[in-house]
Amino acid sequence: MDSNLGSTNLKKVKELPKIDTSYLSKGPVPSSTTSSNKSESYTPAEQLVYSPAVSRNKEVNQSSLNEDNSSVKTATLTYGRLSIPKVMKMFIKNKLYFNEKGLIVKDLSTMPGFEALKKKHFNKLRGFRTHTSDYNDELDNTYESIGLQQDDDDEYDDDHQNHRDSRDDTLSVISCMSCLSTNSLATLDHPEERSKLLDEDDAGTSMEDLSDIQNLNDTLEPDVEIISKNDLKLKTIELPNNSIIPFRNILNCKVLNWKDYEANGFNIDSADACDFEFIVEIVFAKNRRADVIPRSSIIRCPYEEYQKLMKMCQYDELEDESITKQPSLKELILFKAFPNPVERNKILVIINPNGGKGKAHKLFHSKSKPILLASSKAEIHIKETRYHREAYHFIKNHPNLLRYNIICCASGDGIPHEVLNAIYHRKDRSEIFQELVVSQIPCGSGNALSLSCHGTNNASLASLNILKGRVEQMDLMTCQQKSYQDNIDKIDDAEVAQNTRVSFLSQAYGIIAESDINTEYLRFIGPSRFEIGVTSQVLRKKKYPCDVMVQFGKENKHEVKQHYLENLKQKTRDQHSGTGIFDEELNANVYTFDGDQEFRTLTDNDLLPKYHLTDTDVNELPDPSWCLLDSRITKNLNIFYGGKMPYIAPDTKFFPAAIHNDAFIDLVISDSKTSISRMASILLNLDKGYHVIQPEVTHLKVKAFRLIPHVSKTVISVDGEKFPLEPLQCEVLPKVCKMVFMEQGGFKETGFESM
Ligand SMILES: Nc1ncnc2c1ncn2[C@@H]1O[C@H](COP(=O)(O)OP(=O)(O)OP(=O)(O)O)[C@@H](O)[C@H]1O
Repeated sequence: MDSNLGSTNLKKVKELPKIDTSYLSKGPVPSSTTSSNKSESYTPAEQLVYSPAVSRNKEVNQSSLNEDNSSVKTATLTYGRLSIPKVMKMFIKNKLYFNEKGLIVKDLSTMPGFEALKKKHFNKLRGFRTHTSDYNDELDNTYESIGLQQDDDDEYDDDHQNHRDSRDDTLSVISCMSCLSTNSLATLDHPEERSKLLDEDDAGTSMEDLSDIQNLNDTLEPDVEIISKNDLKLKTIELPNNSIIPFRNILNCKVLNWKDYEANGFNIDSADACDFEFIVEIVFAKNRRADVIPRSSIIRCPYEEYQKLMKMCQYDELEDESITKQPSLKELILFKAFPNPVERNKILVIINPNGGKGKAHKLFHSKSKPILLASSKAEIHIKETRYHREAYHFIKNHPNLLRYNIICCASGDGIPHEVLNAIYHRKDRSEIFQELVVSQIPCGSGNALSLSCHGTNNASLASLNILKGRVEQMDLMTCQQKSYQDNIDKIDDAEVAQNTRVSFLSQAYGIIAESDINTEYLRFIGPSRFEIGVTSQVLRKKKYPCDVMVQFGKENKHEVKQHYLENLKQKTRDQHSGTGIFDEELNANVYTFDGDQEFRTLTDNDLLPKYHLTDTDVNELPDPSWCLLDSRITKNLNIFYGGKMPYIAPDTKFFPAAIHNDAFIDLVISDSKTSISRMASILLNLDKGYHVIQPEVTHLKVKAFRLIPHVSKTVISVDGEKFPLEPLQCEVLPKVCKMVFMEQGGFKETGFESM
């Protein structure tokens, strides 16, 4: 291990640091200090124009700029919404402290020692140094009592007007100008200006480069739009006292004065080092009503907090000899913010503009894109589908899918179904499944994947989870039907796929299938079309005779429950053994530095079903490990529903015992002998998942099943898509597809353990 690493080793470093004064100007107002013309143009008058109260209304702002004051008709002030006085206020007021969950922000102006601190900065500006304030002690005293502060008011920064004299303002602005002109991460909206300011690793692609890349891309991937980082519009805010920004909400950060710190050398434990303050711009997802939106804030970080974070990241325990230099503050913050080792920065978004009620395009661009773009190093390419099954053809024939590391379907469940089948029908499918993550941004009418994996139906929250959640390999299910051989849809590549398709969500026959497929004409009313469909079928007491053969996994409700509890115990053990520590307040894992994760190595054999539908007579059991379900149930069957994900709609836990990688398909079966009133009560329990514990409902886990319908006019639905009405054989393929799950791993909890 390098001698610079670790708190113990770090103590050995003898060189004393110099105090950072880069953000402090030596004179009152520079006439021309930097390459940026912002400093040149600043006058107190501008500050008036840009006071938070005025800047709420951009149009008023702009016209007052143009008409009233010639000094504000400058490039500086026309650069988007960068509110200089706000930045200045933040520079003065916000200071951060780390804890295991994230960073606590103190508003120094509320501290008793704040006046003394201000004085100290004044003196620094004039080249003096004094040790005046004991405000740190006072901060420390209140530190323990800080609680999580929920903030729903996006404009709180504007509401926190503080009183300062004009001299302080001027000095603060100078400080901010010198930081921002050379280092700011993302606070400027003007694209050209922004790309000039950024460091290489954060820079958006320049306009010329972008058009070159787009031209090249047009030949490789026609109709794929590249989204530039320059599209990111970030508002910079200041934070009220005791705000907490959890690591899980941090999207990016930049230490504005890191270069100055480096120039002074790394030093730990020296008296002078304690005076060093980093100026950090944090980009984070902030709650606003039901959504999260990206915001940035510029905060001071005391030197000791950097040391503390280094200890929290356990650099001193790291045995990785390849790491030879002391980690930067940015690296440490991003390490805590993105503990999951699986990269998701090269993002292909497939948007179905017809998804849901036709709002997928708008939903993606307004709710999801800002969060994805704000994250560190995200590159986003967008493909909008123009016709049914285009997503399938696009993925199946894509020449270089591994240029991405995640495919996000901004759609309902139909596009993930097409994407997974397209991958499954590719010759390089084992490699693609091994490398690529598939996920959903909920923009459709059925968003079961997002509800189950991200725990939300909200596009912005799902996008945050896409960046932060835990990637794990999920089971898929193969589907075989004879007519795939005819290849009527021209979707199967006979050699590669062996007439097999894959399903990630569900297979339905009877009431559920009819309610899903036969209510397509009600698509415009949204998700309630399912409920209307189910109610009408139940009232009509319809039955759907069939035969069902299964290879049992868990034969009865008791076994299903035991299996679930066992799995839950194992998950808790895993969470506490190296992969992370469960944090009840956050309801998520707090990961240790050792975030390594092992994935199963896939071979082509892992993707093949063991049983082939055509190998035996369809009415014969494939082998003695299979058995036929009781015909007293199946000849009166009204619901046959196989599934892999717990939530099929908001508040509908149809498969509350589903586990993403247990190598079983959950089956829920009921029959029409059940009275209408009992059936109504069963269906009313779908939101809690209690239907599976009702005596009239059969609840099993199977490794495989074969469904032989005996009704000539009905439908079979797989993942919500209409499939041929003929024998269907499904088999689980354990752990084949990488998906993003909740931060603590696995699906959103259903509470099945306590049912
Ligand atoms: N531009 C398009 N025009 C017509 N159909 C399309 C288009 N793009 C995709 N589709 C088809 O729309 C179907 C439904 O897609 P998706 O699941 O995204 O939407 P949805 O409204 O949520 O539907 P679902 O009810 O299945 O959840 C898919 O079969 C897909 O092939």
